[in-house]
Amino acid sequence: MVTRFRGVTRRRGILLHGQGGWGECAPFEEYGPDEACLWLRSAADAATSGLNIPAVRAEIPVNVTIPVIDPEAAASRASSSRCRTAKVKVADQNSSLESDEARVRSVADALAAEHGDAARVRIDANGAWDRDQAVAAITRLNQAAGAVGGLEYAEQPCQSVDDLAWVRRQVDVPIAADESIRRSDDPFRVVQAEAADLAVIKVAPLGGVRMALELAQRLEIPVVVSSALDTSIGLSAGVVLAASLPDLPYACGLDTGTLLGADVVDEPLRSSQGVLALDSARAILQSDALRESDVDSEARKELRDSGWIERVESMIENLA
Ligand SMILES: O=C(O)CCC(=O)C1=CC=C[C@@H](O)[C@@H]1C(=O)O
Ligand SMILES: [Mg+2]
Repeated sequence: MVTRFRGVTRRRGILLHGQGGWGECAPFEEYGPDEACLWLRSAADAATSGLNIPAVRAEIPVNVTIPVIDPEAAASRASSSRCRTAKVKVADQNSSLESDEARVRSVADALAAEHGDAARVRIDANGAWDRDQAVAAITRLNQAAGAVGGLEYAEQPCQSVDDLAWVRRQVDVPIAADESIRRSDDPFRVVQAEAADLAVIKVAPLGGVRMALELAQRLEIPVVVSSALDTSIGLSAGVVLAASLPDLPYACGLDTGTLLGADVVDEPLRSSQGVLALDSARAILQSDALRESDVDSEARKELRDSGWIERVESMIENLA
């Protein structure tokens, strides 16, 4: 990673190649086999069946993702992205509410100056707040985003579905559920409890494009497709999903390629004028360029030494 993100400084994973093309499996290091096996299922589905899923749009509007960085750097990242929407990470171990406010204000001011009424700012707290902290923080950050008319939404302010529902009743800002969808035994509880206005869906943690598409159709609330800090291969699967959804009212969180220090393809998936192109994603998934021999031996040795082979074996056992 170029910048520490949600505590993550390094991404590791495996790529599968089959008659369907490329698939990516890179579960976060702390995920156990029961959760990680969904990422393997996702990669295997892409590599075997392929992701030739009918699309209803060719371009996906995306948000720029702003890690916990200083306000000036955040504004410059937002402006140079050309995206009209920014997602600002907040409530990180290393940030205070004051520094979150400064970052949100700086990004909102920069995007409003650049895109006027079309500019949007959303925040993501990764469940770090309790109920009262969430209400207080969302209220202050909503004010800090005054230049764009307040926050577009607040993603996963608290951990539990009950707390999300409670906070949602206290604030005017829409609430998005992320971890309550992708790390839950029952993603429908969010809807039943009226805990969120929209759902963030991610391909790999949900078992692949087809499973995520089915979930999106059954959730009955709007969805945003977001990345799991993937390489261009995982991001491309996200683009295929976003392109296939009947309704896509929000910009997607798929422009995270710039957060990685390196990628696995020569021409990584990057947005242009705030959109990602489905054609580019399909080309990456079908690319011949990437072969085992291109992976340097150092990386392969590290994968072996880090226990990843055993990790994949346990994912396979969980799949069976
Ligand atoms: O949504 C985005 O703009 C980018 C992706 C992103 O923020 C995340 C990707 C993967 C894990 C995360 O902690 C984080 C998220 O919580 O949404
Ligand atoms: Mg999130």
